[in-house]
Amino acid sequence: MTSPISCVTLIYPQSIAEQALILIQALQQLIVEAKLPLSIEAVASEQKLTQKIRKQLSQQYQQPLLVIDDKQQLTLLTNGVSVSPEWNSLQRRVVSAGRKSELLLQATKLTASSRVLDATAGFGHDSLILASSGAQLTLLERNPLMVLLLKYEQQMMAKQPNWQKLMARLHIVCAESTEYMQPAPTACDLQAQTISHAFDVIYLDPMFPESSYAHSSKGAKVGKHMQALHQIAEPPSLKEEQALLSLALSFVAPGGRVVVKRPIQAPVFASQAANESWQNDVVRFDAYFTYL
Ligand SMILES: C[S@@+](CC[C@H](N)C(=O)[O-])C[C@H]1O[C@@H](n2cnc3c(N)ncnc32)[C@H](O)[C@@H]1O
Repeated sequence: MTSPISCVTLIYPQSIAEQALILIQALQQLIVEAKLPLSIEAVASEQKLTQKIRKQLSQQYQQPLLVIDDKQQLTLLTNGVSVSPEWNSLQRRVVSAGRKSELLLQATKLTASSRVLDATAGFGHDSLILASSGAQLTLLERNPLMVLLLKYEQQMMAKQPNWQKLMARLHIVCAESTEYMQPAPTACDLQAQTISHAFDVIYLDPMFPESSYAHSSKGAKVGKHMQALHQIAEPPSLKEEQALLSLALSFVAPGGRVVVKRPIQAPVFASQAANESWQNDVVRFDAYFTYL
């Protein structure tokens, strides 16, 4: 099924009009290559895009906007909150990531030969930690605006030599993961068969209820990203959780695992008890094992 094309307004400061034009062309190219159901309407702003002006724009448009600034940063502006993936800010964590420091790597037990499906990519932060292991990552994200942000970030980061190898291991796909993980319709569907069971680990980090973030001790940054996501993505219902988990368990390679991120106090995902859990004082990673 093809999704209807939505038009997104992209604001740029008039002072960088020439540069912005080149960036907008690059974005349009990404939209075509990734077949995103998006079109861009570019609008020049006479004013400097300060936080105050961004808040005003957000109120004026009443829908998510994209903003390009003079440092070529692409930002999602939603309900007055301005965010971008900012993968550079994760550099220290990515470089030193290991099973000692990252609960997510303890729960996923990745090696450099692992193939991972991050079925709820968001800003791709967890994907970067997962990819730090050397594993190949497929990132699924159903919101085309988020996919555009991810693809743009990947393109910009790949210009930095120390990030190139990791960027090459990330494959970003715009898809609803419950559709992507559907079993092969017929035994003869060779293409579907190659995708199914192609992943050793499937990672799920669906939205938590907004109240779970209010007292996060991880600081304002985590809060800001998730706050922005809450304007454009909904936490799943119990039925949706059950569909996601059961599809993931049948889609992962036999002997593989499905790992779900939960707020520490949250009940188990899809009302299904996990085989093993890893937790700190903020989050819990619940792992569901499959057997050979
Ligand atoms: C909590 S965020 C993930 C954050 C991510 N782990 C990170 O580190 O940035 C959840 C994201 O998953 C996406 N999502 C939720 N359900 C999905 C589904 N069924 N298929 C594809 N994407 C989904 C949402 O659009 C949202 O961007």
